[in-house]
Amino acid sequence: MPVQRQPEDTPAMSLRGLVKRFDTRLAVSGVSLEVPAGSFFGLLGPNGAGKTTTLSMAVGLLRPDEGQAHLLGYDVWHSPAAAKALVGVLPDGVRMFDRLTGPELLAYHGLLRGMPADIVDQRAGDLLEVLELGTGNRTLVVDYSAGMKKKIGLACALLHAPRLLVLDEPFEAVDPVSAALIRDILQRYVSGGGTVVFSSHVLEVVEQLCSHVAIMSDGALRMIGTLAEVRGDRSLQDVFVQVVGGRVATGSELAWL
Ligand SMILES: Nc1ncnc2c1ncn2[C@@H]1O[C@H](COP(=O)(O)OP(=O)(O)OP(=O)(O)O)[C@@H](O)[C@H]1O
Repeated sequence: MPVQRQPEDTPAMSLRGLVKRFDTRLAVSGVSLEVPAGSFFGLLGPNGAGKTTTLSMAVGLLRPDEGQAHLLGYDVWHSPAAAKALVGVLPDGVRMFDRLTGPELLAYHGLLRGMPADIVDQRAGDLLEVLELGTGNRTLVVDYSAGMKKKIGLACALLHAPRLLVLDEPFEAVDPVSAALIRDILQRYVSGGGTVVFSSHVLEVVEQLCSHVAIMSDGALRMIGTLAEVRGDRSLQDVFVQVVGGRVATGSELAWL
């Protein structure tokens, strides 16, 4: 399907009233947000807040019970091919075709997206080298370490040079050197006009990178705005703990330990 040009001020991501239930459990209870094009958007929240469920609905991996998701102006559930052509996704917990080597997995992704084989080869080589995964590495992805799996997943998301990247916990399990590398790649991508939406528990990284932040808990957005608006004159950590209602240790817990 030909991709039509969208107006310049079209949000990179627009979510309206997304709801998801798992049996009787309300995992996401009506999330609406807009991510301006060109922003670096961090989605924060404690374990089980609903971040993965929200991002999965946003990118067309999990059908919402209610609500709509638009990516760069395309309804992801009504025009999935047009939306997905412009987006790179690093999902959390979705099985990769991991009985392939890294170079094979990238070739598979690129050819599935209809990219010419020589461009796939060249970009796959670049990505494997930059992410230090080894261009000639014959290890199957299933045998990669957790951090290497994250990096090959990121390489798959970047391969077709998307305009929007949606990354679920891209810094989880990666070593500090790789984390710095990924930060650098993402910063350059945003400077070049791309948009990044990512979830994370690493508040220092979010504070360093993000132009916009949202905090979720119990399936709902509790706070959203530019980093400066959300943080005010406090640290992001203080705001986060206050917003999600963190408990304070009294010293009497686990006295038996
Ligand atoms: N497939 C599923 N079936 C049943 N319940 C689910 C499923 N996926 C998520 N949930 C529930 O939905 C809620 C939100 O989960 P989700 O994975 O979206 O949270 P999260 O914010 O990404 O958490 P974390 O930071 O721990 O990754 C949790 O209570 C979780 O147990």
